[in-house]
Amino acid sequence: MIVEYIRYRIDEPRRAAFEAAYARAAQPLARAEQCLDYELTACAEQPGDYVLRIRWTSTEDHLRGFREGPEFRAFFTEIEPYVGAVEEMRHYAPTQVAGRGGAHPTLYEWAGGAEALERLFTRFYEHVDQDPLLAPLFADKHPEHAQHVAAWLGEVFGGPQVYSAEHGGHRHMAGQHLGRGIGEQQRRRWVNLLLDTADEVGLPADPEFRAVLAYYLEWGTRMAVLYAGPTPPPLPDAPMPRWDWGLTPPYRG
Ligand code: HEM
Repeated sequence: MIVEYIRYRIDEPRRAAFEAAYARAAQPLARAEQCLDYELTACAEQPGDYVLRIRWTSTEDHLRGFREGPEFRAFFTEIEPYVGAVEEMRHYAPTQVAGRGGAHPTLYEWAGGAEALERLFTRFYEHVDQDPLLAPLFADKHPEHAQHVAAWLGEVFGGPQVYSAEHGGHRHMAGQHLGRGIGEQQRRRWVNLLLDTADEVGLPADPEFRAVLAYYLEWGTRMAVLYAGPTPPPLPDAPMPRWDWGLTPPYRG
């Protein structure tokens, strides 16, 4: 994902037409598969300064996919009269620093931090070792596998960047699943067992946290199956995934 910022300075007489043109241009933008979302904001302190933020799937997708694709003509026709008023038009990569505001704790903090996640995965892999469907897959696992997976989830849930600093990050993790031939039954057992273990070790059971945990586990295990399968996707060069509260901010009683 990449964020494009376009800054405009628009003279007073043209502002209403500019905003109307963008309202029309937003329609082809919304239809473009490369566009994740967009927002046009007007400066409160300096009337006439505008910032358009567009999240694209990638810079390449924007510059080739969108600009050479079917929606570009209708988009550009609307905004072309304002090209001369552009003051900046550049792409910015996301960093690990991102929040939702509202003083929300991270999922990592809410879960109970490193200690709670290590407790979860230590107990989980004890169960895995006894499970006829899963044990063979993990027979030769690294002696600190549970701690590594706890570090992974901690970072994904907004905790310290231990997995990317010490264990090889996203690419290494995905690569660990290559060629393992994980089946759907094994995937489902992995999820069920982890959720049961979350109950057993007393991870927070509130609906908001558990909804995000289940959302992440569905995504993560299905990705593991894809990497483990006969035609895995390319290993990601992307930063670690980052999960957040999404549509269900923490329950405040
Ligand atoms: C959300 C889902 C998953 C997460 C977060 C996850 C996480 C990880 C991580 C972080 C590693 C690398 C550990 C290291 O750096 O040493 C790993 C390896 C591995 N994973 Fe997963 N995994 C997931 C799903 C699955 C599933 C569904 C299976 C099989 C049913 C599986 C089987 C394995 C195996 C066999 C390894 C190699 C273990 C070793 O040799 O040490 N994973 N996983």
